[in-house]
Amino acid sequence: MDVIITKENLNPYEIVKKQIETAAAKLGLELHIVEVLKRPMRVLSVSFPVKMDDGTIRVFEGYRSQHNDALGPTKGGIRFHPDVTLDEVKALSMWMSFKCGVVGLPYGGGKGGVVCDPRTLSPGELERVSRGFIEAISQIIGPDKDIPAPDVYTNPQIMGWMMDTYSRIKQSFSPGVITGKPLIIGGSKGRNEATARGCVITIQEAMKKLGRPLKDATVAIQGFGNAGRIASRLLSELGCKIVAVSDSKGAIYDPNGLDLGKVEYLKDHRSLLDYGVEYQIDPSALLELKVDILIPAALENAITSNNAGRVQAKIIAEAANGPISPEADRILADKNILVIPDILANAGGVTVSYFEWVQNLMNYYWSEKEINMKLADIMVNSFHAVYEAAQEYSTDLRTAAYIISLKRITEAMKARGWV
Ligand SMILES: NC(=O)C1=CN([C@@H]2O[C@H](COP(=O)(O)OP(=O)(O)OC[C@H]3O[C@@H](n4cnc5c(N)ncnc54)[C@H](O)[C@@H]3O)[C@@H](O)[C@H]2O)C=CC1
Ligand SMILES: O=C(O)CCC(=O)C(=O)O
Repeated sequence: MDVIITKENLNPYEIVKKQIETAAAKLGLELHIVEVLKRPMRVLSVSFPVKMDDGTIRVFEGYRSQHNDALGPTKGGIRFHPDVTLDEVKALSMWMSFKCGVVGLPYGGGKGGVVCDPRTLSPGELERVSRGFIEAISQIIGPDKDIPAPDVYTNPQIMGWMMDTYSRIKQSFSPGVITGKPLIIGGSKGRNEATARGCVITIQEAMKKLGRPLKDATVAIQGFGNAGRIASRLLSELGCKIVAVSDSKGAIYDPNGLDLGKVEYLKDHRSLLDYGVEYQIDPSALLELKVDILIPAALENAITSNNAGRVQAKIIAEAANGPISPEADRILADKNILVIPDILANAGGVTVSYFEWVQNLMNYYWSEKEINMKLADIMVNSFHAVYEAAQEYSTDLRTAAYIISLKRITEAMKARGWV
């Protein structure tokens, strides 16, 4: 079979600029405002030495990008991945701005990344990389400046080390500098599940709009980490049939529904692929399965012009950031596939991070029930606001979500006299 090479520019920074331009044109936004929003206001590139277990010193590189702080301090996760690039981190920080805008949080967007593969680091090395990075960016973060959080291959323990490092530098206990922490040091109940929970709420609302029942709906999920794994659990509790999941090692598929208990056990103790050789499929085939709901929950550019034509799902909920390219968006729209865009679908994570930060600032903590109710309220209202904006502007949900955000950020910039 011939391999078709995409001609699209899949650089995430170019993609987010295109998305901004598309929404700004629909909204009739002044060009100078678009120019301000097409670049991050501040980017810090760092390198720092880390002593490895064998006594050698390795130099790690990382970035922190702060896109726009008109609405409040910047906020967004830190990614540890070998493929991290400056352009990717810039794009991720911009998506964070529009995400916070669409769900109405008093934040701008930030994001960080360290070029490393945590799967090859010992626990001690991972801790030293985490502490080294936060020390390197400590001057530009803070509870009222820029508040990091977890992202790909980072977790609550890493957030704990980072909070501790920052608190030592400031010589003051500063839980509000970072979210996604372990509960015992100021983490929030519900944060671990929040990204998936928010995503599932948007899927529930979208299915209602399409008049389709969730019960027995078939689901394929790419990526079985914080977002994908918990989404599979929550959707299965709602009666959906999870037929396929994948991680960085491969994909498994059972048209009759996977045994999720077994899948989770294998993920924790062995490998998803041990589910059985007869269930293994090519990871790219997972995206093309005939399912009701497809959830890309891994990395950017999972669906591009190369494979969008073969996607058969009815709804795609972008738990990941940037999994669908602009060209793929057009192809999916032509096929009448409803895409719930990342800046809405995965906004549950930053929403509960906001709750965590508020609790840290108050030093008063809410119950999980309270958190989940507040989250549901924001996600349902935001979904409907985006859906209605899509109708008002005759556009897709992504552009509609950007329009809502662009309006908020622009209003804040004008109120502050910037533009
Ligand atoms: N953790 C959070 O709160 C939030 C995460 N996101 C986004 O969700 C996506 C996933 O993040 P997390 O679940 O937090 O990361 P994670 O580190 O918990 O899990 C990532 C998962 O993706 C898998 N993966 C990596 N490369 C893959 C590939 N090529 N094909 C299939 N699977 C692959 C890994 O094996 C792992 O199962 C990212 O795009 C992230 O930016 C978005 C909002 C919030
Ligand atoms: O929880 C947060 O502050 C941000 C999470 C994140 O990185 C994201 O939404 O992409």
